[in-house]
Amino acid sequence: MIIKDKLKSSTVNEIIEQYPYTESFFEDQKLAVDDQEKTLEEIYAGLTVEEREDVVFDLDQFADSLSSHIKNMQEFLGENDSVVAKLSILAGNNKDGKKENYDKLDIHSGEIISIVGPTGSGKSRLLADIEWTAQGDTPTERQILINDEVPDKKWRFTGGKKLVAQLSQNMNFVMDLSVIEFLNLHAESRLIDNQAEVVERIFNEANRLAGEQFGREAQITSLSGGQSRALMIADTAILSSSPIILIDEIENAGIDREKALELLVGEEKIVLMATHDPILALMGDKRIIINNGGIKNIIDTTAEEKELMQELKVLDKVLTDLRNDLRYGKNLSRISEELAAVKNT
Ligand SMILES: Nc1ncnc2c1ncn2[C@@H]1O[C@H](COP(=O)(O)OP(=O)(O)OP(=O)(O)O)[C@@H](O)[C@H]1O
Repeated sequence: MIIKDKLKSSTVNEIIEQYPYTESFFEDQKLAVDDQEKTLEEIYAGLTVEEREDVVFDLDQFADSLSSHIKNMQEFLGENDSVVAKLSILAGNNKDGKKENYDKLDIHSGEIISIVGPTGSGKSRLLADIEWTAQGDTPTERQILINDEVPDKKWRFTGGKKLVAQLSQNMNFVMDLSVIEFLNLHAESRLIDNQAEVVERIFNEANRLAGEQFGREAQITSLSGGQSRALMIADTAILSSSPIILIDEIENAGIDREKALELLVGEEKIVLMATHDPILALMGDKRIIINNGGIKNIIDTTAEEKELMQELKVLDKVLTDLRNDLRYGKNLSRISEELAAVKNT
């Protein structure tokens, strides 16, 4: 909360120090500030009638527009948000109009939740309900709460800051920019302090995720599908201020899925992903089972399943190696030999 009276009794230096973006506000307002050590009240008291005519006449109004400027900037920068510690999904109805098989699901920051179910069962619909912060106004009639409260409607509309960032299979760049130009442009729009450092980190992380490396000067339109997704995931994890990430099927994305998830949850975000892939599903702390448009069950990933995941990773590596051998024109050997080779490495 920005208290207007506090602004009035603060010196210009104090205000700029706390809210650096107000410097341009003072310039735009043509407020004659000869001494930045004076408070706004003192400055206003010293203005002649002519000088007052050049700026907002009344100190109260000036403090009002200064505080709304600060509020807008904080929102834009994602500074003003109460942290999303908890996202709750309250039960709605399945496709037959029957109540779902649970009452309330609480998801906490840093948790990964996978969503599984047959084709057409309603996985994407659930992600869409969260993105829309549904309040009984979608086909499922589910309700979404943030920190146990009905979220502000502003979350529904794209602004500088969104509640939810979406990552999907189809991500294409349309701008003609190099990787570094694109990252700098995005970082500039977020007005972060340590831009060069952040851009470098995103670039490095994206390359860690991508199957094939790409350079700083590569044109983003020329990146492969996997490289674009790697770039978008690293960019979303590090630069996006959205506390919730929704992922719709990244299985065939040609990226290191495990590293991608680690990067996303490392930033204390809530991650929900719809998937048909057992490795991805077991990476979740819980999985939501969807059937016929409704949540049928919510299962905690067991210790045994986490162990099984290690075996699945071996299988996955075998398949990846086979794919690569195929691509590079090699003859494929028996899988049992492949499996043994991986196990021995
Ligand atoms: N509870 C519901 N009530 C009414 N319609 C629903 C409900 N849940 C889902 N639907 C609708 O069913 C259709 C299929 O759902 P959706 O696309 O979410 O499935 P999916 O599980 O993501 O499928 P896929 O695995 O093929 O991507 C959509 O049109 C969706 O709006």
